[in-house]
Amino acid sequence: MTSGTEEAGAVPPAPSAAAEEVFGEFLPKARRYAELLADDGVRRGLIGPREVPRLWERHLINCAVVEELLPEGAEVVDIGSGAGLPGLVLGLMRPDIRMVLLEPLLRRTVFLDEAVALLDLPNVEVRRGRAEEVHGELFTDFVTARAVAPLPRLAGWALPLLRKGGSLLALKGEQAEAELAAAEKDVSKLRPGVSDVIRVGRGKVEPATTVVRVTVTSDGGPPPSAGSQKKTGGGKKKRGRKR
Ligand SMILES: C[S@@+](CC[C@H](N)C(=O)[O-])C[C@H]1O[C@@H](n2cnc3c(N)ncnc32)[C@H](O)[C@@H]1O
Repeated sequence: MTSGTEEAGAVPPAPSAAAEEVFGEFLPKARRYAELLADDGVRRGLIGPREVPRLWERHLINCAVVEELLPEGAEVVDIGSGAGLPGLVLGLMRPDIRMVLLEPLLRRTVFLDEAVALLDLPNVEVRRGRAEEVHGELFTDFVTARAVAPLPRLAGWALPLLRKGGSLLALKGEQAEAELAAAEKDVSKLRPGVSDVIRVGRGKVEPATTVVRVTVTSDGGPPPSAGSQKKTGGGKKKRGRKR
């Protein structure tokens, strides 16, 4: 929670040399977004005022370096975008990708819609909703997420959205290896796949951004309805099920 309006209207620090290198020709858009976060973002309680001095390193660059994991033309859904991290950052620096910002809270989607219009990002769509509500409806190559949920729950929301060969890219903290080790069994039960931890942005952001990547190796198909889940015993349950 943020209490004060005194910090609203703050300006972010000037972009560092690393920011210039990471954003390149998209630096003016990144700057405009940083200004929006520092001003409206703080005023509306979407980010805390203490984040303003560290907007570039901790938020924009930390998210931007994930772009190296996205191939040309990738379709991406960012779950729980909040004020646009990492999805809006990735969308503004990669006009070749198609980005859906999926966020349930209205005041956040209002901010995101305004940011997309202000930054003129035709490749970015804002969608209001929860990830689990779009299972069976939205399919994508990549799901990104930062600070949304512990890995098992996040995987439960994200993996049904992925096409075969697609990946969840979860931005995690330094303890990512331990989190993955603890969750791997549960995650693999959700859908067959391979998981690893990678660090991106070395030399550009300190610490480098840690990403837990879960790549699914099977077709998803429609998710089971609540009624058909975990029914075991007897052969009748399979009747009429089409694949
Ligand atoms: C702590 S915020 C993180 C926001 C942003 N990703 C960031 O790193 O600053 C978590 C966000 O996840 C959203 N969220 C929570 N449950 C969700 C769900 N089931 N599906 C999609 N988004 C969800 C919340 O509304 C909130 O905006």
